[in-house]
Order: sequence, then C-alpha cells, then structure tokens
Amino acid sequence: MTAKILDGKAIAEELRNSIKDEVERQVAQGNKRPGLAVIMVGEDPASQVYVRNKKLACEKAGFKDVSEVLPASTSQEEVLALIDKLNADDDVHGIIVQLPVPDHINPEEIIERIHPCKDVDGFHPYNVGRLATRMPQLMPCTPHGVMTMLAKTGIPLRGLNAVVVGASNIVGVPMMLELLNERATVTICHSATKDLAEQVGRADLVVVGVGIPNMVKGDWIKDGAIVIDVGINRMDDGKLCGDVEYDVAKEKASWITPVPGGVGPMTIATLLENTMKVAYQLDCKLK
Ligand SMILES: Nc1nc2c(c(=O)[nH]1)N[C@@H](CN(C=O)c1ccc(C(=O)N[C@@H](CCC(=O)O)C(=O)O)cc1)CN2
Repeated sequence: MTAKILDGKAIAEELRNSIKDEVERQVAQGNKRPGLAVIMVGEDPASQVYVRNKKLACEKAGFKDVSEVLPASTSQEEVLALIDKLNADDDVHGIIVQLPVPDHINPEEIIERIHPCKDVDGFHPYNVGRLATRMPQLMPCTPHGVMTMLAKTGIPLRGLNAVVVGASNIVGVPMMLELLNERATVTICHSATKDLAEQVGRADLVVVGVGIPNMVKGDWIKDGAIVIDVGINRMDDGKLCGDVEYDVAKEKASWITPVPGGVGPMTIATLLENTMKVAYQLDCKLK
C-alpha cells in the first residue's frame, strides 16, 4: 500500500483564506481587525523562521501584527512587563511567546502571566484544564491543527487505537487530550516507554512529536495506519526531515503527513483561527 498524502499546506491555505474573508466581513461591519503579538526573545534560527512565517500569515489574513523581537539579554521582568502591557491593550486579542526562550527565562511564569483569554497558544494551565475537562476554549495550535486536518480529510477517530509518541506540553499531552475527546483509545509514549516499536506497531493512528530525525522506523508502522509526523528537523545538508522514517512508512500507511508541508502550516493557520476566535467569538468571563 502507498499512503495518500495529508496535504497540510493546502488545507492550511484554505483555512487561512476563509479566515481572511471573515476578517474583511467583520471589519466591514465596523469591528476591529484581530491583533496578534508574537514575542520572541533571542535569535534561535528555527524560531526566526517560524516567527517570520507567523508575521507573514498575519499580514496576509488582514490581522494587526504587534509582534516584538527582544534581545537575548532581555530579563524575565522585562518580558513580564511587556505581557502586562499587551494584556491591557484592547487592540491585542492574542499573545504568544515563541518557544524555546533563552535559559535565564522561566517559560512557565511567562505563560501564566498571559491572560487566559488572550492565550492563543492554549498553553496557560487554565486552557489546558479546560481541554482536559472537555470544555475546550483555546487549544494548542499544533495538536488542534492536526485535528482540523483529520476532520477536513474525513478521517473518523472514534474507537481508533491512537498512539502519541512524545509527551511535551506543546504537542504530546494536548494531542492525547484532543484524541481522547474524540473517543479514540489513546496511549502516550515517552522516554521511559519500554517497547516503543511494539506500541507503534499496534496503532491505527500514530502521532509523533519528539524532535529526533527518523526516530520512528517505517517498518514499525501497521499496514493501513494513519501517520502524523510533527517533527521538523533541519539536517546538515539544510533539508528538513521529520521524526518518522518517511520513505519506508509511506509504503505501509494509508495516510501520511509530509515534512515539510504537513503539520507545520496547520500550526500557523490554527494560531490565526484562535486569534480570530478571541476577537469575534470568545465571551471571556475572567477578569
Ligand atoms: N509559542 C510557541 N512556540 C513553539 C510552537 C508553538 O506552537 N507555539 N511550536 C513549535 C514551532 N512552530 C510554531 O511556533 C512551528 C513549527 C513549524 C512551522 C512550519 O510552518 N514549518 C514548515 C517548515 C518551515 C521551515 O522552513 O523551517 C513545514 O513544516 O512545512 C510552523 C510553526 C515550537 N515553538
């Protein structure tokens, strides 16, 4: 079997176009443009690419971009003060801090300082708790983008054996919660998992986000499984590669995401979707 491609790039483009249309409709009715603040501290090369792409997507969708790039020497207090200012600004609907941050910055304290109703990354404990209690409000962009991609492709999840490899707060844990909320039977694997090949081998759906190139071998994949590769690793030759051994896995899977052009573009489109939700839909009950 050769897998069909889950074309995240095309699905994300369609989503971004519908967001752009909705923004123009809202603006024509006298509403504000959604405002997004991406805060980046330092000069991590991969983050520079992602932040540039987020700013570009913002601009194309008709959002107000109020992003800030701060030097690596910026203190924790300076970042917190900037977040306080953005929390109080009515033109700013979404605030995110691009991760990773330099070592002297405490990301948990930063994330908790963002008002939960402007937390368009969905990382604040309030939003994680809402997702865990099946009352989702703002959901983390990568896992929610994966869910959108699966829904738009018409892949049902109920009752599937889903295996999530990697237990990060950005991908693995919220992915597990999203799949559970759609009534998949979910296993989450991490560095202490005993036999990863065996776990992956019984999955109808496998989602991998570990940041290790080709870590999941293609011959572990069950015939006909759906393979979602969240990894984006830049190799010495400059090429991007995922966490799954793509060339072998694609001969076993029924559906597979490519890298690049799979999950990455969905992450950015979902960030716009979350920001638009805050601007036009969310009824925030929190002070
Ligand atoms: N505050 C956050 N930080 C990070 C997140 C996040 O969701 N919020 N996720 C990742 C990085 N990420 C988003 O910021 C991200 C990664 C990849 C892409 C993407 O479009 N990838 C392209 C390839 C781009 C390239 O040329 O390198 C693709 O896969 O086709 C977008 C966003 C960690 N930090």
